[in-house]
Amino acid sequence: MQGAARADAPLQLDGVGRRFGDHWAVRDASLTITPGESVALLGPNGAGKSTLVALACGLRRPTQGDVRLFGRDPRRASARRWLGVVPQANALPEMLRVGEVVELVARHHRDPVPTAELLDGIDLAGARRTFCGALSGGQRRRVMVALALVGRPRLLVLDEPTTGMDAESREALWQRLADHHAAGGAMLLTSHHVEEAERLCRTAIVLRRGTVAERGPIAALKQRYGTATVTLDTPVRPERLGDLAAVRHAGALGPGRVELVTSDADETVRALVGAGVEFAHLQINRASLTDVVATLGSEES
Ligand SMILES: Nc1ncnc2c1ncn2[C@@H]1O[C@H](COP(=O)(O)OP(=O)(O)OP(=O)(O)O)[C@@H](O)[C@H]1O
Repeated sequence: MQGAARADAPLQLDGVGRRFGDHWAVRDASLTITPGESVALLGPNGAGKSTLVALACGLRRPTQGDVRLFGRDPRRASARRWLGVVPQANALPEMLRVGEVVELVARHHRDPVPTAELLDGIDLAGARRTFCGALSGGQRRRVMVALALVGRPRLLVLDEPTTGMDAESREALWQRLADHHAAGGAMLLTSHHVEEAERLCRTAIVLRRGTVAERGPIAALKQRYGTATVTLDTPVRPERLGDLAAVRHAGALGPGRVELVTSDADETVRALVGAGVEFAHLQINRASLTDVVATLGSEES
């Protein structure tokens, strides 16, 4: 994901920063997205995700460092030839119909996806003749995605793409994005929806106050920074379980109910069985990506 300049990399950032007045929104960020790679850009509000996306797409000029989109400066139109972007805000001409907007953008591409096929793929076929001004929030979002996909991009940059979408539309969109990936397309996704990040990306970068706090395969990050809990009813005194895992919420959950905090729930259950601890109503909550972002993104970490 990181390394020497790669001419074939859809996106490469080297030591990139952006300052607004005295405030560095992004500082010394480096990342590479290789062909076909999908990367989730995560972090709490204000961590710098949208600023980094804007730098990647040439919408903002870096204060420091170098951004390369397909080996070129992203502020040049030719660099953006294979880029599809869904920005955080929806900007659509209210007085045009959905099909008209899509066709307008399609005319800028050599081999656009046919409008009917495109709209059908993201659950928008029925809205082709609807004026953009009359669309719901979730429909607007889907039109933005259609505009990003119409030119068959090799890199999709998506800033919170499913905001406002219902479960069915989100599922249709995820499927469409999975097709993009299966066809060899790369992706940079920012999302507060961890299920979305895990569904679409194998790798994550976590930002904290504008800097890269951590990066790596999502599974490895969860193992390293996530915490799992094992909750059980047991007649054994909580102090006696302290050797097996950290005990939390003993007593507060009700008489005899204990919560153990662990990095490996399976190992803790094996240890309980191995130690002959009597238990019932075992409940396991596995480490989540939400924990990872909370841990790495917090001011204290
Ligand atoms: N145009 C701007 N002028 C001044 N400060 C800005 C500007 N754009 C962003 N910032 C600041 O830069 C920091 C990073 O903002 P950014 O929008 O990139 O974060 P984010 O991670 O995308 O947040 P969110 O999850 O809320 O979308 C914030 O402190 C924000 O206030």
